[in-house]
Amino acid sequence: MAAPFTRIGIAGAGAWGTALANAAARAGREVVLWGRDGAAVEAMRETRVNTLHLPGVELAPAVTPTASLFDLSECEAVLLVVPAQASREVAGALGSHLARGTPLVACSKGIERGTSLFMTQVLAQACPHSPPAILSGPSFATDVAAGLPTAVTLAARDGQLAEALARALGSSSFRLYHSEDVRGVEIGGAAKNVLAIAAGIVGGRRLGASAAAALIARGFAELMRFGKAYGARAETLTGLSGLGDLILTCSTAQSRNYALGLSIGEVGGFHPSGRLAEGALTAGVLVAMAQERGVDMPIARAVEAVLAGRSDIEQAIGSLLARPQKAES
Ligand SMILES: NC(=O)C1=CN([C@@H]2O[C@H](COP(=O)(O)OP(=O)(O)OC[C@H]3O[C@@H](n4cnc5c(N)ncnc54)[C@H](OP(=O)(O)O)[C@@H]3O)[C@@H](O)[C@H]2O)C=CC1
Ligand SMILES: O=C(CO)COP(=O)(O)O
Repeated sequence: MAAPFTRIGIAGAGAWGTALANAAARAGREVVLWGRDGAAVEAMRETRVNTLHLPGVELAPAVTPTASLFDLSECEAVLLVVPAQASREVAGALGSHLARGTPLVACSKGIERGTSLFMTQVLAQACPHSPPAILSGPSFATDVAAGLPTAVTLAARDGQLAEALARALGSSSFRLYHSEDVRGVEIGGAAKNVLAIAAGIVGGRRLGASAAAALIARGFAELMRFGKAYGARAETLTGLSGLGDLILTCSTAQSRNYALGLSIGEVGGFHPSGRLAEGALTAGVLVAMAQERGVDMPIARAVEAVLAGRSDIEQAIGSLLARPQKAES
């Protein structure tokens, strides 16, 4: 059966939006790529490269950049690929342009500050006539854009919708698994970014490969506890969007969250670089939500305290090592 999604919209022309636009084109879709910056969009139309966010990658011929949200109105599904904290604003603006029932797929990784809502909850409020879905997993924009093999998960409450979207966007190099566990997929992506900052700090402080492995394993235990408390399925948390993305993001400075931790570890303090690091924005709300449900997340707490300037790195590491010895759980 032919996939029903002929024309895909991408709202957000950053690194990930541009990579996903090319991935959708590779899957045989017509793609409309919206960015808010008219001059940058014009340059993209002329040069066929997103010089600002994804340099060196040519846009596929099937991708049409635009600065007008109206141009997304003919799309049969729209991927929302702006930073998590901007998702409400852009989804709200999109609402009046999309046909009723057009699926809206969150591709950002974070939790909304102020409301403590996960991405699909934000979309459901801001754009109530669109069924929300979530796409997440271990996938760097540069890898996807280069056509390197990548696998992610796409979840929607309606399993048939998730399957149809996954089929429409997938290709031999960009493999999409489908799921109905929306909450599990969005929790993995949000929490791993915070833990990746901790992994970067371990790297920057040169604490060694053994400490790095311990950090990932104990960080994963925190992710599991949080996920279970908020209704995620265990098999999702151990899958691509949970453990898979945690391993990726905690392993390399290709990750902006890990790179932020690395610079904190090396320099000894938090100096914002201007690059998006979603974990720094989600740490506070993640820790508050954990506390609300009695979930112990000492690593996430330590990251939050360092970012907020309440703790220096030696104190944070010391407090983690000084925790009473206990049974592994
Ligand atoms: N990069 C990656 O490898 C991956 C990223 N992600 C997730 O995707 C999301 C986006 O990341 P990424 O694309 O890398 O980030 P970038 O920093 O590359 O791009 C962010 C984009 O969002 C736009 N933007 C920011 N604020 C607004 C707003 N208020 N309204 C409209 N547009 C806005 C920016 O526009 P402008 O240029 O005008 O500022 C820019 O085009 C994040 O949640 C990230 O975690 C997920 C998987 C992989
Ligand atoms: O989510 C990502 C890879 O799966 C990208 O990670 P960063 O945002 O840390 O670069």
